[in-house]
Parts: sequence; structure tokens; C-alpha cells
Amino acid sequence: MGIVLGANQYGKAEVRLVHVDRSAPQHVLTDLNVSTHLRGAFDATYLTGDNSSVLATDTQKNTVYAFARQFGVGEPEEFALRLGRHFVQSQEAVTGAQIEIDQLPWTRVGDHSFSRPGGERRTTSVTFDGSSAWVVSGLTDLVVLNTTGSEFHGFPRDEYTTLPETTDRILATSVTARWRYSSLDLDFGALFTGIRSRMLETFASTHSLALQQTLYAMGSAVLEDFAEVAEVRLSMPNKHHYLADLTPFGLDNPNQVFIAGDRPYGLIEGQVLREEAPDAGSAWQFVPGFA
Ligand SMILES: O=c1[nH]c(=O)c2[nH]c(=O)[nH]c2[nH]1
Repeated sequence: MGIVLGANQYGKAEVRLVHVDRSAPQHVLTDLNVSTHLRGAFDATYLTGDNSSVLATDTQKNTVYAFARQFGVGEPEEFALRLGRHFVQSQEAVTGAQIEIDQLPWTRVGDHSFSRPGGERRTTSVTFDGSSAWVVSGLTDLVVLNTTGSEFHGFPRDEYTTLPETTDRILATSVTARWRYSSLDLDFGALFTGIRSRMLETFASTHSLALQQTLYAMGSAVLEDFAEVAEVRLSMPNKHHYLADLTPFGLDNPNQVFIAGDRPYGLIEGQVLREEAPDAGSAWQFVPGFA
């Protein structure tokens, strides 16, 4: 009874490409998840480990980033066609390619600012102890991104530091916020809408030297504008976007092509409060992540 190799393909799955077209004052953001699959004469690597025809999946990933710099992205269909043709036409062994692209949606909130639709939730946690009540309301997973207006430098460098200093980076986070109201007879719906838009607008308009600074700016903007709020607690993951290094391919990268990191991520958390805030009692007890 013989054993044979059947159908096979290989490629790089989920290449997270973020492209910023900065050619006009209003930046265009394209956020893609690209997967490549190559088919062809690859029996040798499966049967004997002979890689002489195997275009490395790492090379396939690099091609995605390099093509974004060289040709831009345009529609995902156009970008996929360009990649598919390239792999088949440039590699003898490749007889077919399938390129799959998911595009992640972003909604414009400013020339350089975007938010991710869907996924966000409004929350409240109400505590009543028999005589007093506390209301802690908020939102979870408001995903926002600025394509410019963010720097990070001046941090200590020890023997383990490799992070380059930057004066222009992408800043992206998924905001989880909780705020404690100082009274109960309030128009909670209008307050939620107002507080949410104040935070969004502050994220977009703050020139950031650190996500920590942006966090404090967002919390203090809420306290300045909403006397009904005693305290704000914020938890903001730094959704890193790494500038793709295209120098091995003879390409520059003036802040256009980014690798969207998944994990690990920075996690920046803090409370912003009024010095004269009324006592919180047990309001925060057991509020997940904020107690
Ligand atoms: O805004 C930032 N704050 C940090 O504390 C930090 N640390 C890091 O590696 N990148 C960043 N960015």
C-alpha cells in the first residue's frame, strides 16, 4: 500500500498591514489582514525537506509590506491581484496563488483620527447599601486611532532597551472607561453621550507625548465639563503599530506602512479625580478591572 502526498498549499496567514496615505491633509487609513497561499510543485519539501523551490512565508509577508509602500494599497481586490500575479509570475514552482484579505473598518472622526465601529458597549454598575446608592457608568472597547500627533521619547535607556525614540507614530487604543456620578437624579443618557464624545474628541485633539498623557487629558476633560462626575478610571491598551523596516528592499518608509501588533501590548491605567470628590463608599468594589 503506497502513501502519497495529496493536495497542498502554503503561505503566510494574517499579515496585519496598516497603510496610511498621508499625501493629503486628510489621511486615508487602510487596515488589512492579508493571507497568502501558494500552490505548485512543492512535493520535494514535503517528501524530503528539499526547500529549493519554497518561497519562504517570511518573504511572502515582506512582499505584502513592500508592495504597500511601492504601489499603495487601493482596493483590497486590486492589492490581492497584484500579489497573486507577482507570486505566480516570479517563481517558477508557483503555479497558483490565493490571496485572502479581510479589511477592518474604521470610521473617520477627524483628519487624522478614526474609530472602529461596533464592539463598543455602554456599562453601568449600581451599588445600594440600604441607605446610599452609587452609580459607576462607562464604556468598554471604544477603539480609536490617530495617524499622527503622537510622539514617544525621553524614556530611560538601559541594557535591555531597544525601542527607538519617535516623534511621529500611530497611537491606537481600545478605551475602557468608568466614571462615578456624584449624585443620582441625572439625565444618564445625555451624560453618557456627552462624556463619550468629550473623550473621543480629546483623544483626537491631544498632541500626545505618551499614552499616559492622553489618558489623563481624557479623564480631566470629562471632569472639567461634567460637574456630575466625581472620578474617572481609564484602562487603555497601547495597540502598537510598528513601522515596517523596508530598508532591506531598498525602500524608505516615511510613516506609511505599519505592522499592526497583536500582543504583547502596553497597558496604561489610571484614575483622574476631583480632590473634593465625595466618598466612593463601596461603589468600586468588585467592578471588574477597576476595583
Ligand atoms: O505611550 C507610551 N507609553 C509607554 O509607557 C510606552 N512604552 C513603550 O514601549 N511604548 C510606550 N508608549
